Amino acid sequence: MSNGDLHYEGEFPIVIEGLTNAFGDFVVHDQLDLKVRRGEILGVVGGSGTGKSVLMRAIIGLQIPREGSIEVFGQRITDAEPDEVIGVRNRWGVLFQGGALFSTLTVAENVQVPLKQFYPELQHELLDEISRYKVVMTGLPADAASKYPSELSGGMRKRAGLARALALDPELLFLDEPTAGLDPIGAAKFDELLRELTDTLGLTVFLITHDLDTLYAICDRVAVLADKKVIAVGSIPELLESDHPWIQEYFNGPRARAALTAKSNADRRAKSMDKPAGDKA
Ligand SMILES: Nc1ncnc2c1ncn2[C@@H]1O[C@H](COP(=O)(O)OP(=O)(O)OP(=O)(O)O)[C@@H](O)[C@H]1O
Repeated sequence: MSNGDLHYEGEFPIVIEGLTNAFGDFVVHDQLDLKVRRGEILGVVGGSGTGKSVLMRAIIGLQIPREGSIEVFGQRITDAEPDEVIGVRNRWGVLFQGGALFSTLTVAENVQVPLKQFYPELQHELLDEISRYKVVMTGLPADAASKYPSELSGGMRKRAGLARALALDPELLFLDEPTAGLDPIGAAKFDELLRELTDTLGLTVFLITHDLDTLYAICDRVAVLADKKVIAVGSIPELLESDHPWIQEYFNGPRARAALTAKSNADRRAKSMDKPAGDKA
């Protein structure tokens, strides 16, 4: 399944220029630009309705833009015919808001959906083996593979959705609010898993989230959507230098300060655990 020899070597696996998305007269994005760096977790934030999901849908070809260009792995996907981009589409995985698992399929069968779609020649035994491997990789117990989504907790369903998103060994992962609805401990565990998988598998991640803890804990950079554009992109300290009112309110508000304190405490705990025994001063 690996795209080994195809692995993208460029600096920006996603390049968006002059993107305009609209529904009738309602313009969601107006001349939006964004570049996503290889190997980063890019958090995408913005007020409700600013077009985060529409942006993700445009990148994966589910929303036809009115204007502009989107390149993924150096290939222009806007205006391309579906069969021209098939070699790009099997290099990304998507976890939609809510998980969007097929309720009538087991977790393993859900994971096999993209495998069967892109590799119809795969034998049953191999499909079983790959799906079991993906399930365990996302921290689910092996017996979760034969369960139906309704038999899983919310956090387990998210992991199952992630297992399906990873089915094709993607280089690029799109996640739409993956920790929404999880309790803070479950959300923190999911964040940890995502950071670990990103680093070990060399993924690039486009992560839509409202979760400030996630932004502080695992995102390398954050892109802010407002005024129909990406108004800023950078690390959180870089964003704090912006005087845009939404950015100031979002990253300087009480919830952001609490998230920052939580992150500092977690870093301090991790550091003290790294110290050799007897060196806890
Ligand atoms: N298929 C559609 N037809 C018409 N309008 C749409 C459609 N899809 C999205 N929109 C509108 O586009 C705007 C952006 O929607 P989108 O779902 O991208 O927002 P969002 O930033 O992801 O919001 P949230 O944080 O609440 O999930 C919204 O006003 C939404 O109503």
